[in-house]
Amino acid sequence: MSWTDLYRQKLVSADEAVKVIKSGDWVEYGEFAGQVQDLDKALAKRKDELKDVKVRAVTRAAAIEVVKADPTGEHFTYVNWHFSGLDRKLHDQGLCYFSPILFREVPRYYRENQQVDVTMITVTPMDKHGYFNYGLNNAGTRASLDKASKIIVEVNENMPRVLGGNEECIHISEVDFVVEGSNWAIPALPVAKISETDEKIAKMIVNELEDGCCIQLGIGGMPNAVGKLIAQSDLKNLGVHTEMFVDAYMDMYLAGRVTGLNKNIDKGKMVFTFAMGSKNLYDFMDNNPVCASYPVDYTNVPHIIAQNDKVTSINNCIEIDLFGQVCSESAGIRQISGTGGQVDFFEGAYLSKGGKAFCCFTASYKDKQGNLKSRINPLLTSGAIVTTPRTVVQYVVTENGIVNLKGKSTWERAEALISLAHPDFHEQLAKDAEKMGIWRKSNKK
Ligand SMILES: CC(=O)SCCNC(=O)CCNC(=O)[C@H](O)C(C)(C)COP(=O)(O)OP(=O)(O)OC[C@H]1O[C@@H](n2cnc3c(N)ncnc32)[C@H](O)[C@@H]1OP(=O)(O)O
Ligand SMILES: CCCC(=O)O
Repeated sequence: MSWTDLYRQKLVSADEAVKVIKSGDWVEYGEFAGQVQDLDKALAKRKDELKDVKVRAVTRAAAIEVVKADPTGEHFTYVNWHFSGLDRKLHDQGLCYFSPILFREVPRYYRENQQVDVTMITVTPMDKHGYFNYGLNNAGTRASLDKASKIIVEVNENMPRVLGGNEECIHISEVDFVVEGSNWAIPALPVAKISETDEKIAKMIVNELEDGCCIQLGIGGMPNAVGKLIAQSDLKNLGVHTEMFVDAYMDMYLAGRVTGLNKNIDKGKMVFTFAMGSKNLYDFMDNNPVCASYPVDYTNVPHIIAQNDKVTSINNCIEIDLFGQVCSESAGIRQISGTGGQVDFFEGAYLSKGGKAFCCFTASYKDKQGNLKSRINPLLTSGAIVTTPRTVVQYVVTENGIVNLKGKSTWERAEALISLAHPDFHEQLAKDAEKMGIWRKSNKK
């Protein structure tokens, strides 16, 4: 039988495909901007027939119909590895649960710990060899497919065909059902606003970069600002080995900053595990051999990251305490995002020859009532999650400077971190450090 005949045999409507889901099942929705949408709508319609179906996703970029259909949570429970703005709002309303992860470990969680009954992913149309490409997402996809009892693919003609790397496609012979979807537009990431302070911080970081270094930019506005400035710099022969591929890498490449020629692994390739950005980015990635998609247990493993020299990791955080503990994922007990790959890349960059890991953020922010708040605090806000332990943190950057915490005592850390704080908070922070017993006696005079 030809691959096309097999395809026709497995082709069903979304309503037909989701009939395979039973009460009590765990259902995977795929990842990031490529999560299924037509299958989600079809599953939502089955609400009254089903009980206790768990749906798992990561950083959902489009509305989720099963949650809308069942605000009671009696029929569907929505679980997520890393919150988008949409997920965060659902969580605030008690409609979404969080699963803490070290991103590099996700494939192993699937293989060893997770129940997976049905995996549903969005794919490109099948090629002449019988393969569907996963497009923008790779991360834990293969592991969740391997563990699933049933596999449904939702074909979307708008999904770019993104080359591997490794583990970037699935063959028709492995699939149970094919659904030709409505070809919804792939969600694009809103363009993050770059403030003057972001730009000041970005300039300081760009001054620390060297020709030939290998870049990783974290999620959020600040790392994106750094990327935009790198594109406008005169840095040469940069490499890219990252977790998330965003517009800034395309800008750097098109500006001639990136050649990847100094990389020791994946020479000449921009390596990542998922992508989210503009429609332009998705067009750039389509069939582009300079882009290489890999699973996250390759991109995010510190000893693999460290095989490239001068790895420079640039990530953002929410707050830091005077011990140097970093919270990047919660505001007190309110879950904002997740650990994601922050620890993976901070460790990987530090292990790399000449590598540097930067944790960058504005020294202060205005809360929703307009009050000025410090992001450098004696202790983390009660309930805040430690994303990166103090032992792992290397460079800390605000608009007031850069410090390196590696090897520093508690009083040296307190002094260094206070020097980065907004001037309005210096005096109080020093008093607090003294009360906490991490202020040098000679500074008390
Ligand atoms: C992706 C890679 O390549 S690997 C590693 C990167 N991954 C990580 O670093 C994971 C953790 N980091 C993150 O999730 C992000 O970088 C963040 C959350 C720190 C910043 O992301 P941004 O998108 O720039 O955050 P943004 O400023 O839009 O704020 C997001 C939310 O946090 C809230 N927030 C931000 N800072 C604070 C703060 N200090 N106190 C309270 N709330 C805060 C904002 O109000 C907003 O909430 P809202 O949507 O209800 O208004
Ligand atoms: C889980 C992916 C997002 C991140 O690492 O921040």
